[in-house]
Order: sequence, then C-alpha cells, then structure tokens
Amino acid sequence: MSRTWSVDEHLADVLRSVGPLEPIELHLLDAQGCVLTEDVLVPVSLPPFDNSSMDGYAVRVADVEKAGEDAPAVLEVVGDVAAGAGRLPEVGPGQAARVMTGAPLPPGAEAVVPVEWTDGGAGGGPADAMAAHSADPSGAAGEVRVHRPVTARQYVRGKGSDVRAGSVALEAGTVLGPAQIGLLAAVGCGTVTVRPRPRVVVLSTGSELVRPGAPLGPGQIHDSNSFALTAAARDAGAIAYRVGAVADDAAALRTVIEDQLARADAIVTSGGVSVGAYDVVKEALTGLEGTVLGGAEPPGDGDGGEDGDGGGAGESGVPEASEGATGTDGAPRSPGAHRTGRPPAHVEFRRLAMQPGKPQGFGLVGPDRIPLFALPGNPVSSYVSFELFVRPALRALMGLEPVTRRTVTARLECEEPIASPEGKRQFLRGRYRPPAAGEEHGTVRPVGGPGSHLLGSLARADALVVVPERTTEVARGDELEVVLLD
Ligand SMILES: Nc1nc2c(c(=O)[nH]1)N[C@H]1C(S)=C(S)[C@@H](COP(=O)(O)OP(=O)(O)OC[C@H]3O[C@@H](n4cnc5c(N)ncnc54)[C@H](O)[C@@H]3O)O[C@H]1N2
Ligand code: MOO
Repeated sequence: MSRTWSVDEHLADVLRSVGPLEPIELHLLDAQGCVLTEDVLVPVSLPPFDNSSMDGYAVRVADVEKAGEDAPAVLEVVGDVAAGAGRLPEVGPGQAARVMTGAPLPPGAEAVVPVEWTDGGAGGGPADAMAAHSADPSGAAGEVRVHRPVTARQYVRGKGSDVRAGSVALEAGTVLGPAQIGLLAAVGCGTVTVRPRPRVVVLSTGSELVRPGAPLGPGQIHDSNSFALTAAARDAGAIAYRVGAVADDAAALRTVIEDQLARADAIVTSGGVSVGAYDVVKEALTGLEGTVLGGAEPPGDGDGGEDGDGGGAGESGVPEASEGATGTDGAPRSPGAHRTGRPPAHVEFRRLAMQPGKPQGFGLVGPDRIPLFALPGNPVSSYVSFELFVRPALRALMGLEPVTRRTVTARLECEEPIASPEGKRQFLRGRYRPPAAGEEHGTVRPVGGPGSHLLGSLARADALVVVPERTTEVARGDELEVVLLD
C-alpha cells in the first residue's frame, strides 16, 4: 500500500470506472425498479373506447331531461352491456340499455344514469343495486324508471381521456415502479427496454467460515458477510448470487472468481485484504497479467456456471450457488459501457482514511472489465464499505440517480463525548429520529461502539453517523451528517 485515499477520492475512482449497463428488453415485471432507456409511446388510447363509470342505464339526455322523483322517465330497456361486450344494442329515443362499469357506451346513448337514480327495472322506488344477471336475466328487458336527469357525457369515461394514442406514456429515465408498470400493461406494452439489474456475485473468504446452520468447530465462525452483502446487493436493486465461503487459498479463489465471470456484472468479495499472512484476496488478485481475471480472453467460451469449483471452501468445499433476486435474467449480457475504452484489468489495494473500512481493493477484472470490490472482512467494515462504494456503483450500473443514500443533518444524542480517530472519517452506527414539529434537525443516537465486529448493534442501527476526518471528539448536541440506511 502506498498513499492513503480519502473516502471521496475512492468513491470518485469507483464511479469513474463504472458506467451504465447496455439496455435490454425485459418483460414488464422483470423490469421493476429499472430505468427506461427510451420514451414509451402509447400504442392504444386509454380507455380504448367510451365507457361507463357506473353500473346503470345508458340513455339519451333528452329522454330524462324532465325526470324527477315524482315524475320518473319511463324507458324501454333494450339489452345489457357488460364489460367486455362486443355486440352493443342501439339505444333509440325512449330507450335505455343496462350498462356495467367499464362496459362500452352503446351507440345512440349520450350519458349513463347510475342504477341508484332508477328503480332498477323492478318497478318500485329507487334501487340500491341491480339484480344479478344470473339470478334475473329478464333485468335486461322491460322498463326502467329514471328519477333524475343527466347531462351529456355524465358518467362516461371518454376514449383517450386517460392517455392518448401516440402520446408519451413514460419518458426515458423513468424508474419503473408499480404504477408505471401498471400503465405500461394498460397501454398494451408487454416488454420494455431498460437498463438491467446488475448481476452481482458475492463471495466471502476465510478458512474459519462455516455456513449458518452448521455446527462450529474450534476457531470457526459462521459466515455472515456473504449473507449481509448479498442482501445488500438485492436491496440496491441487483440480482445477487451468493457463492459460499472460499478457503484461504489464492489459486482456488482465483479459479472461483474466473468461473463466476460469465454471470457477473460485478463481483464483491469480503475478507483477506489486510496485512496478514493469509490475506488471500490480495494474493489472488495481485499480478493478474496473462490470466482471465487480468483481462485475457478465456480459452473457450467457458460457461462460468452456477457452481464454480473453487475447492477448499471454508463451509462445504464447493462454493454454493444462490438464486437470483428476481430470477429472471441469468443470460450473458452484451458488454456494458465499462468495456469501452478498455482500461487495464487490475485490482488495486488501498488504505482509506476511514473507520471502519480502512483496507479496500477495487479494480476492473476479466475480458469485460467488470468492477470487483474486495471489501474488508470485519462484518461492520464490509457492510459499511458496501453502503459507501458498492451500492453507488450498482446504482450507476442501473442508471439510477442519485447513486448515494440520502443524508441529513442531525444533532447527536449521547451521554458521554465520543472520541474519533484523527485523520479518518468515522462512520458510527446510529438510530435516527426525524425532526419534530418546529425542529430544524432530527437527532441521532449512536448504538454500540466503534468496533468493526459489532454486528448486534449494526442490526439495530438505521443510520451511519459521519464524524469528519478533522474531528477528534463529538458530544451531545453536535450537528453531524447522517447517512440514512432505509
Ligand atoms: N496489523 C494489522 N492488522 C489489521 C489491520 C492493519 O491495518 N494492520 N487492519 C484491520 C482492519 S481495519 C480490518 S477491517 C481487518 C481487515 O482484514 P481482512 O479484510 O484481511 O479480513 P480477515 O482477516 O479475513 O477478517 C477480519 C475479521 O472478520 C471476520 N470475517 C471475515 N470474513 C467473515 C465473514 N464472511 N463472516 C463473518 N466474519 C468474517 C474474520 O473472522 C476476522 O475476525 O484487518 C485488521 N487487521
Ligand atoms: O477498518 Mo477496519 O474496517 O476498521 O475494521
């Protein structure tokens, strides 16, 4: 390691290295959370035809003009129009058609009288509802008494009154949420062109790691990082594949990562980046020249596969493949924008002026130059590093903005002053309370201490409290920047 990088320098370097993935066409539900890359024009007006907004009777306005409670207009019922009806009865003078919500307005009719303004064809006073067609098919015939007048087009939803054919339904850049997906379905689009979710392969390293659920032997711990990071990748919008823990064997790790290249738009590892004798990630990802990870084309196509055999895995001997978040899109992608210009494939290991998260590796690997994040092994360090560097990169790959989490200013709530290392940006875990009425800022209360192994308090936190590099102590009432985690 040479110089120390600031958090901002490292993030800028990461974001300089990743560009949005090439757009692909996806089925609507597979595109949820993705960004449209082109305007979507409305192929068919919505509604596609004039239709009723009420269950009632389609009438001609002049026929009910003088209708009142004591002097109902009596109209001949010429048939039923249910939603989806293809053949429509013609409504002539003195006539009405029973019409359901969403059903086409029959020819000749100008407005709809809600059933509650009529006797429902039953001959009594105002009706509450229509008799079910199955129970009384005769309801579509006979007479109906209308007790109130309607104006032209009343209770009629006009063709194109929602969106018109030829207009822009959604603009390029729109993020597809439930309402947008609903609109696309309504106008008949079955597929859309979007920036896809990045496929992220997450693997942890360490011979001490055991899969949760398996008993611990002496000196062993459960692998939590690969689970937390896979969940974080999904939370960021990615399709995440958790590969089980790989033991501290550089050659095996390199093989596993090479195998995973075929299905990865980004790779995240944890552990093995510090200065110890078993820091396997550093070893595996240094001196890549001439290897597939170093950018050399693989010998054959190579299927990468779901079950890369790294051997020597800490938990089972064979890395485990995990399902994709949405399980839609395992196919190889055309190279992303990060391939253009083809910077050298290389992973650099750095020291960052932050706590937790000091040791970090980052670079572009493989023939497609996909980003690889080698995060530190301490559980809080890897999670905080993911939040600060990987999440923004994944959002950049998806074309989502802003890439960073929302930050707010909050007043610190704590009993005793808290020390912070000089020259490092510290990220304390905290719980944020938004401002109450009349307050300019909310408050944040640290949970747990600064130790990078404190998962219990991380799990109770909903914010990261940022203590700047030059600050060596913070106390109650200090105004600090807070990164909101949800
Ligand atoms: N002499 C020095 N030692 C250390 C330094 C240093 O500057 N000089 N930096 C410390 C800091 S800061 C960090 S952070 C860690 C980073 O170490 P590694 O990235 O090499 O991580 P490991 O040694 O593999 O593991 C560290 C710690 O985390 C536990 N761990 C690892 N993977 C997992 C996992 N998947 N699930 C749960 N826990 C995991 C591991 O057992 C260790 O306890 O280095 C410091 N040392
Ligand atoms: O930087 Mo390490 O990430 O403090 O524990």
